[in-house]
Amino acid sequence: MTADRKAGEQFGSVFPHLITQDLPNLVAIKDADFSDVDAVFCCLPHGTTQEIIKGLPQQLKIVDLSADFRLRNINEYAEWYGHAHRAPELQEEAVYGLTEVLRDEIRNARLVANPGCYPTSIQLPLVPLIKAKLIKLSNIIIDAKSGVTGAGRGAKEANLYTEIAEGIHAYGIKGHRHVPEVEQGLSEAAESKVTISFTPNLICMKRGMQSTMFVEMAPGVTVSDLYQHLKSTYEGEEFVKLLNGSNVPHTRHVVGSNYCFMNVFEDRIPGRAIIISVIDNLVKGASGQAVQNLNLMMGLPENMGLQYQPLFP
Ligand SMILES: NC(=O)C1=CN([C@@H]2O[C@H](COP(=O)(O)OP(=O)(O)OC[C@H]3O[C@@H](n4cnc5c(N)ncnc54)[C@H](OP(=O)(O)O)[C@@H]3O)[C@@H](O)[C@H]2O)C=CC1
Ligand SMILES: CC(=O)N[C@@H](CCC(=O)OP(=O)(O)O)C(=O)O
Repeated sequence: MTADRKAGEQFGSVFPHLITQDLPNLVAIKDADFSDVDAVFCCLPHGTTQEIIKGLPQQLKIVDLSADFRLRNINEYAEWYGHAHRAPELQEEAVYGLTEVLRDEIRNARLVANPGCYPTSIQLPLVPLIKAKLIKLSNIIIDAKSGVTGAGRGAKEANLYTEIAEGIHAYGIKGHRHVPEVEQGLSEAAESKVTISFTPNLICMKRGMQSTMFVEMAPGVTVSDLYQHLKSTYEGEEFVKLLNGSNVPHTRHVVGSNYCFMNVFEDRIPGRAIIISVIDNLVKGASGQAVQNLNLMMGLPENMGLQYQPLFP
């Protein structure tokens, strides 16, 4: 475990819930001993992995949780992240880590770009439907809501309890940096350019994320066709579940787990459907999917370390 400002501190003082574990003190990256390390998770602010990665041993397998290697087009990266990409050659090597969609590529990768939380919750339902040409590529509208942990642990006035308690507000309305990430995945599935309308919302809960997707079905396609296709796509998957009948996905039913629950509903407007997916933004939307990816890269059982059930209530 490395740190920056907290380097040198005891593990249990930084993460008091793990005080019973006999873990070494946090160290600065420059002082870390990589001699006996096979793989690392980089959980650094955007732009930082690009800097430190060149100083890491070449043979290390890396799952990067930041956005540094998610966008294949480095010009698009520069546009959304405000600086030129600092490791374009590694960007070419990186594999996008949406596990259920790109499993074979991830298995053989050295560097995996773990997806963002919103893009995970959106692409898991939409990529199979687009690949099967069951929905139209225009008029995809997504309304998403995230718990506050999505903003990280850094103190920001806008995220103080008194600013957000018992409320919800939209942000990133003019454009959120997850838009190009989602459009990249959907466009690859469609083999043509897909654009989306996307509005994220900050909701006063610690963990959890819901994406509600309003789509137009291809001519002759029914909601039952969408349901059956998602059902068969995710039939054997341990972590992606299509709920039965009219059961509505709740964030409360996935929090603390690596599950994505989803379902498909009729819209009142003929020809349209509403798809809802939920994840824990910190697990399937971040660290759980990262562990799933590293398991694949290391040839371990994909569910290793992830077989725990959601915390309820
Ligand atoms: N929160 C979420 O829902 C999701 C987050 N992510 C991504 O995961 C990453 C981490 O997120 P999160 O844990 O929430 O962020 P935090 O801001 O809470 O943590 C950032 C960590 O990086 C360390 N750090 C900061 N600057 C440096 C540096 N220059 N060199 C070395 N270490 C540094 C910090 O150490 P110290 O505290 O000691 O300074 C801290 O441990 C981000 O890239 C984020 O985009 C991905 C998906 C979901
Ligand atoms: C609530 C909140 O602020 N959420 C973050 C997304 C967090 C996340 O998981 O995405 P990254 O991995 O790309 O950081 C945001 O909107 O920027």
